[in-house]
Amino acid sequence: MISRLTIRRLLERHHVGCQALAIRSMQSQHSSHREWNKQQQQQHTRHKHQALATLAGFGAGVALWLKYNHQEAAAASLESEDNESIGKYGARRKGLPEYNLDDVSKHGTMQDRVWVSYRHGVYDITDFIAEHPGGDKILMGAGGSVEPFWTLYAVHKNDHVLDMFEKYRIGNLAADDVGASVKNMSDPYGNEPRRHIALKPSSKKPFNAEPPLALLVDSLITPNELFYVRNHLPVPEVDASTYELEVCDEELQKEKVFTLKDLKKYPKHTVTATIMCAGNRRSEMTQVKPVKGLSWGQAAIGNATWSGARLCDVLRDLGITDGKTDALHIQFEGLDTDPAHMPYGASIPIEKALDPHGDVILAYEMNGEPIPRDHGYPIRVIVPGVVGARNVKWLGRIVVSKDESDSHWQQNDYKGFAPSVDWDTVDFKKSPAIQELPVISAICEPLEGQTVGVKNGKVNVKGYAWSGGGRKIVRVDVSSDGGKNWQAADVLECDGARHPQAWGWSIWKAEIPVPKSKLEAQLCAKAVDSQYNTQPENFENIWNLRGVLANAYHRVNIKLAR
Ligand code: HEM
Repeated sequence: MISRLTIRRLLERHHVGCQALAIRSMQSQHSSHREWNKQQQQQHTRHKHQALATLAGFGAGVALWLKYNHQEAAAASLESEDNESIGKYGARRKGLPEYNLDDVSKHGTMQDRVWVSYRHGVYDITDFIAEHPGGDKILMGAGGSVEPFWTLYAVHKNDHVLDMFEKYRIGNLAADDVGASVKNMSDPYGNEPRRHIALKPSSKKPFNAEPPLALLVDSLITPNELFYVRNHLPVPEVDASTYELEVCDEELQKEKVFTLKDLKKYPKHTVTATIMCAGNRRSEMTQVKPVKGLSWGQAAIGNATWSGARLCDVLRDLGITDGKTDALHIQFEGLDTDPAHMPYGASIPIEKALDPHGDVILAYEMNGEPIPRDHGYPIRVIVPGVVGARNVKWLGRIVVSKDESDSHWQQNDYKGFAPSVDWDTVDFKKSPAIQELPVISAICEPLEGQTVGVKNGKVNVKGYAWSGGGRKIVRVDVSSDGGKNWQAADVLECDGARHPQAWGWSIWKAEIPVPKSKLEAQLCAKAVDSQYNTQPENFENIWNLRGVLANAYHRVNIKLAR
């Protein structure tokens, strides 16, 4: 039994020529670029006023607000710098043969060798396809222009990607065909939500950003506006009054569609849970050797209260309970889709979903408010203790299945590898998808390079610590001499935190003696969870090509003002 909804989605996905259709529909959905820019400017002005109120509400002062106000300008100039620098790529090059789009279209398969065009350039990317960090998605552009796709996956508009791409250059595109594929195409990111100016973007399209570290540990609960944002695609605009969540069991051939009102009829369950990106602290791992991925600092993590219906209650109503199903996985699909209508997707083991103590919820509230658009309005599945990537936002479909999600983000991303594995030798099938995250901590105050006042021979240090799988933080050790001597910090935990349901992080503080007569010190932090797991000493031994699971001791070098 397959519903109208499933049939519609399947048809959409496999419809011949769906890429062109999707792009055309994106074009018609959004207002012109100029209008969009104007709206953004107005939003920013309104936002400045809101920022003041929000920061004040969380105990940070006007001075701090002013400090972060400058980041808006910095971020804007970062974007224009990006644009200027990428202008040099795909330019016409003397001495290369000329091809038109018809010639390119004859190279849409591996057998014919795969060609693509970008601005004035034609490229043969056959030998790069197996190495592509974005997996098979690269084939969507085979035999045509990559530009409409890169408007969506703007991670490509970066020097490190374009430098590499230019190496596959084989020709110039005929002048008449240049820009044809993006003519009249408006920005698929033209309808993004407003964002707090304090968020520091590591990519703007899709929007990915983290709050300033010093604000992160102001309170145990991270304010919605300052919660890090990790998007893979444009934020969908979902109308709560017509929203439908489809839940189906592949094996039992059962399915049911829930409206938001239906989900709100279930007992409201509230959990305080930390969500962290698998790439949190990647920028530190990158210092050992470059990795491919967004350069996150230490704040791609946040802690909130989430309320909604328990997934196990919803599944029970479909007759799916422990022992009554052969299914092994629960797959989640978002309403955010790529040009081929493929949604963002992920899955979790069924045991976690059916466990009433696993606290997996179909959340409609974040910190007592409807979930903001950037965080999954109207429904986000919250899978406490599990990597952020499986906490799928804008949830559109749940599938009870014998198989894991076949999504790119489950199969070819968010996996760990040995330090020896590189892009020539990587086999994504050999590593399991990351679920529960390992123990981690970070120093949020003082910041790297900061000059810190020494009082009675001591400095104040503050940070967060968290472990996946509901493992409680039992201790945080802090050092001021690079890890030779340690002192236990005072740890403040979330209410009711107890193993194995300690889903929320802990904030810790320490007043630690610094070496006498020195003008510099290296602070270190490491946490210990309730299973006595602790953090590795350095990044060299845990380096991996995707830069995930970056949980080595956090080290911060400071100057001492005596
Ligand atoms: C239709 C064409 C293409 C599509 C749809 C596509 C899609 C993607 C996706 C989905 C990702 C993962 C982004 C994430 O982690 O969220 C990615 C990453 C990447 N792609 Fe592509 N890609 C295309 C063409 C190419 C080409 C032609 C090249 C270069 C020759 C390339 C190089 C890369 C690189 C280097 C990354 C990693 C970037 C980073 O994380 O810093 N892609 N791509």
